[in-house]
Amino acid sequence: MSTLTVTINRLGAHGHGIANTAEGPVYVPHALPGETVAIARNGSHGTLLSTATSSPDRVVPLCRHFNPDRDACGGCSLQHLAEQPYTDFKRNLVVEALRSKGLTPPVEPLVTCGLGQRRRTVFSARRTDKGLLLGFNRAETNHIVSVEECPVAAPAIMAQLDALRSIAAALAGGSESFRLTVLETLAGLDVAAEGVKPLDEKRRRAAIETVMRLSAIARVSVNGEILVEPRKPLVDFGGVLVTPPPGAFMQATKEAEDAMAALVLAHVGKAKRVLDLFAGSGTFALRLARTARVHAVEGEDKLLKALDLAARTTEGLKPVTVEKRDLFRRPLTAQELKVYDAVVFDPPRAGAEAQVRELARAGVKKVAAVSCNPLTLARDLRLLVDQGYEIRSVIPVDQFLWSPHVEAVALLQR
Ligand SMILES: C[S@@+](CC[C@H](N)C(=O)[O-])C[C@H]1O[C@@H](n2cnc3c(N)ncnc32)[C@H](O)[C@@H]1O
Repeated sequence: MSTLTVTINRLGAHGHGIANTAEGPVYVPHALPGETVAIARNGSHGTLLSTATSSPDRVVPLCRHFNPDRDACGGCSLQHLAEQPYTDFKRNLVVEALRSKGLTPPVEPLVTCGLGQRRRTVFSARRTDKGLLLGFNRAETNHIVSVEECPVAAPAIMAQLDALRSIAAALAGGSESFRLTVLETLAGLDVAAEGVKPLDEKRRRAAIETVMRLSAIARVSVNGEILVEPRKPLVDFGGVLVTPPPGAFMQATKEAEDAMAALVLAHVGKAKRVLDLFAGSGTFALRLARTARVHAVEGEDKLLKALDLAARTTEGLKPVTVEKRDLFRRPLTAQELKVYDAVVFDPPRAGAEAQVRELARAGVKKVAAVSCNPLTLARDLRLLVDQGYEIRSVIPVDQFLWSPHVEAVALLQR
């Protein structure tokens, strides 16, 4: 570990300032381009000690837990950056990823994200000598930073910190840490604990009693099994109500989900047969079913069951069929894809390479790609463009405020 003064040259893809030094780049969280800063250097990592010259783009962070100190929450990395350079940074992540694959389509302005919109939040919890610790992890560590506020998470979640602490305390078996995924739903909070030591009957009963005293909690599940469900959690996918399985994937903000769904629906337009790949519990499929027959394909059984139940119990939808399938190992073939007028795909961070290779050969007229990783999106779009697709537009969406993550929707046609 050595102390030195460096000048920050640029902002890296993870939102850290990067200083080019004779010994190679040093990544300095909380530092901005143009700033001269004193750092404690440990290999390629620099801990910010003080700022000698401050960037005009620096703003005062909103949250007390965002700071370069030892007890800093790792949830945000860009709270100290002013709005315009921040939106430029996010949009550029998409522009640069596309450019790296030789793609220069029209990229729209960033769809921005407001405070308090994150409806799905993952807390870490652990029993300690001083009581129950609930918070977020410090960046790239298992150290839990106890939080009292979070301007990013939904107020409905942050208002229940005491309730969440009491649930975590009732579930904690030993001193090992575990996760609480909390989803704001129309019926109350859906709390999914993972990594909890199996509950014996006494702890189980005590945990149920704790939850039953808490009016804001709709459901608590432990390691994937429902422990207690005072009310069925419900989320609204464009007027279709769905009960997601415990801890299920859900777009992190409802606003981003609505914006992305509106883009997808407008692009698909009057298509009569639509395929939704990596469909989850129906975010896009159930909205699309208002006007089109939809086939939804997804790898997780529980998600598909939730989608299927909602499709069968909601009036006014066109037929929806579901298929459990591993789309990495067994993508739909070009032959199978040919019958669709439009295809929507929304894969995990790894992207959809195998599936897109088939799609590129199938000749489907309209394609909408939704992605949380600009790099794999760019790779997949390149495959489509090489087979004659035109990228009409790419819309970056800020779903993860102040993090270095960005969503994007790409609309293609041939
Ligand atoms: C980014 S999420 C999108 C889900 C859904 N479109 C939504 O908006 O909620 C990606 C989805 O892909 C599914 N998935 C991951 N790997 C898969 C695979 N190999 N085959 C099929 N589905 C997979 C996940 O279960 C998850 O539901």
